[in-house]
Amino acid sequence: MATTSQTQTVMEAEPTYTTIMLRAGHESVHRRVSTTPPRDCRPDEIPLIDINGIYNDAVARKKMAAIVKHAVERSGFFYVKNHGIDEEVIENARQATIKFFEQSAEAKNRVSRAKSKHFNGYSGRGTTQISPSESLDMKESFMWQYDPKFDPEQKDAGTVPPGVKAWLRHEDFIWDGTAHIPGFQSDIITYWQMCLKLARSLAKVFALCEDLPEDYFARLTTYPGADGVLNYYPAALDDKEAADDGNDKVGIGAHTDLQCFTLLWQDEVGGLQVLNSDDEWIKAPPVPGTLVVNVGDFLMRMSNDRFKSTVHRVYNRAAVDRYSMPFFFGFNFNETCGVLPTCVDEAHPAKYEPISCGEVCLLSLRTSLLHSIVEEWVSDIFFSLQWCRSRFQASRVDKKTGSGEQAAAAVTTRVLS
Ligand SMILES: O=C(O)CCC(=O)C(=O)O
Ligand SMILES: [Fe+2]
Repeated sequence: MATTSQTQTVMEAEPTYTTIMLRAGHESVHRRVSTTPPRDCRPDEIPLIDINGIYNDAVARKKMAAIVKHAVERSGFFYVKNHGIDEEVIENARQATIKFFEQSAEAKNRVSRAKSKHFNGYSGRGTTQISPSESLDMKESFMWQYDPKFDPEQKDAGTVPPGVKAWLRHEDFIWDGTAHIPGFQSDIITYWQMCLKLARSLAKVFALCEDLPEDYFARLTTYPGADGVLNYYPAALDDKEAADDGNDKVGIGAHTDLQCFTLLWQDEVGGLQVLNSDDEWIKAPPVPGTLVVNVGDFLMRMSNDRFKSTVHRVYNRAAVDRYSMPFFFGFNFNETCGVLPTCVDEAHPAKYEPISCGEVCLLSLRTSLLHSIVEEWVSDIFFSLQWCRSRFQASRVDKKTGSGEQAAAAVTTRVLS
């Protein structure tokens, strides 16, 4: 019997792209991005890795290194479970975070970042713009930096080497100005201490990923970059805003993290998006009991671009507030580091000159600060100039190396040709 074919020819729509701009050191780079709405990530894109045994089992660390290596050479992002940070510690820090942001603007501004010499403290909604081609960042944040007196590996204040001291960026006014919130400092610092302990153990795993002895980074993490941040992303204003995918109010715009790697606790609301190597935004939804780990620019440099520092951003489209607590881990700010010996050979010469984590952070933070101070029109001119310039640097625009590009451009003057 003759049948009519029920097969329908599905015409796949050609993906369309736009271009976004990313800050990288003291310049900006372009990145092609699909306009297709974000979809959930697949487990092969952002895997969930069990790190049980990371603190005390060298064999387990070796095994997890093989899996971590696979993830960081591809998306640069993975989830970890059995990470050893107690749920109670996380819950206490979350409650402390909510209490802080619930305060009046006046109370929060007592610890304003404007009073800091080093970017510590509170920054309000719309006071930063991490991506020049997206909106102001619609989040509020509270930030603090490594302080040896809180280090769980006890440090004697009298023995901090002068080279290290020159790079320490902690300030007590943020704790003095929050002392009225019961338990705030101790809950936040306890969480930070557990992140620091986990990060030092993960640094061993990253060394193994690079075919180095697991303690290779130990001397670089005695007084490390260990920035704690509390983020508050207010609920979408109304249904229209929540539903409108074209709305450009980003929680934190597209960026890469600066240091070696980031540990991120995010609540159950969702909103984190990661730019994959096909230039599509994929969602990294909350997974209970896990932290998200992602590689930063500095580790990418040291790995000669083997490990990917991947672009990400946050939109809170939900009708409820979102909170997150990232922890940014880097090497001692005074230590100048070159590309790792296991990441260079005749076919792959070092792409970068040695630099310290401290210098990289300073450059980038200064650039962001400049942009938060100057008016929007300056940003527009900057964007236009960069766009014109990009027409003459087609190779950079066309290159589809994904996240690598902006890290490669970071601190351009230092990049080897
Ligand atoms: O809030 C988040 O989920 C991510 C925040 C982030 O990417 C950052 O602070 O660098
Ligand atoms: Fe980030």
